[in-house]
Amino acid sequence: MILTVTLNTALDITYRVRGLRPHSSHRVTEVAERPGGKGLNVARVLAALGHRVTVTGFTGGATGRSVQEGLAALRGVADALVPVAGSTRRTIAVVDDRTGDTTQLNEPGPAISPAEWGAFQEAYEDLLAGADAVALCGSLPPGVPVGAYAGLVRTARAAGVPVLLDTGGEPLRRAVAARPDLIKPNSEELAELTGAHEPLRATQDARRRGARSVVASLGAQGLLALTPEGHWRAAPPRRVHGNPTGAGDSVVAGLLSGLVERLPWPDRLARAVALSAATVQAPVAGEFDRGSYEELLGRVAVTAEASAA
Ligand SMILES: O=P(O)(O)OC[C@@]1(O)O[C@H](CO)[C@@H](O)[C@@H]1O
Repeated sequence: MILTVTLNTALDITYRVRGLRPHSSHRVTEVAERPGGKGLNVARVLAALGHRVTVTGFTGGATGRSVQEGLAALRGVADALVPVAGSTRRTIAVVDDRTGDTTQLNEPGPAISPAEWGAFQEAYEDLLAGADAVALCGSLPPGVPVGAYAGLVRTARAAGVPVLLDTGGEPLRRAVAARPDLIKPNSEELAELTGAHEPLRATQDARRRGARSVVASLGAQGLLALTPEGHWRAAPPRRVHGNPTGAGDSVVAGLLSGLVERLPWPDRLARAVALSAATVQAPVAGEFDRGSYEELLGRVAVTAEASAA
């Protein structure tokens, strides 16, 4: 079983509009609602690839019930969310049909009490006992300590479960020092963590800070991976257009599935790039266009990176 942790779960709402203009009102042409927050998107992609996944994090209120109803309808995803008094947040992606650009509005999430945080940590330790790998994904809701991910990384390592981390800012900085197996920052998160703006340098620096492997997502240029087994770049064969929300979560799903299937790194990276591009071509986060995934998979260019230290 693969465990994904989404402390700040969300009801993801995707609106499509014909031309988004600030200071004006819009007619929404299409609305989609899905269970969201990064780890839930990762779980949906993993389940579509045939993996057994358990999701944990917090759930509360009417939005939390909608998220759980959405999860119940999915094959291969077990719900181990921990109930809280507050309400699960909504995150809104507005897709402009004219330009293809997406604007994201993310609510902060419910306030988590110390007792709720304690209950989560107990549940997490129990779930790790049955996990082949764990992914810690997304922002922290108010009330959860900024060092939360550092603690969750240490617990996973103590349990001997490989841990992948996908977050940013201070929670990332603290957790990297706890030596996660893998982090997947984007360019901005990497620059914020290291102060370096050149991706190769920043990725090397992130490893020196404690991450065993770093896979940096560089948008349309694909991935840069520095690992103890080797260093690679992986790029899609062409630029894809669509809704990029959740593309990073599909990278995480590709890397995690490759890890538990013990694929060689170049195959993991090819899968992650193809899934990510196929997610951009799907209308909502956490889904991917299977036809384009299969078509892209064999055409991702994975090249060894000679200059990495
Ligand atoms: O606010 P966070 O936790 O950083 O990100 C939440 C979120 O924007 O990320 C996903 C895309 O990666 C969306 O589905 C989701 O709602």
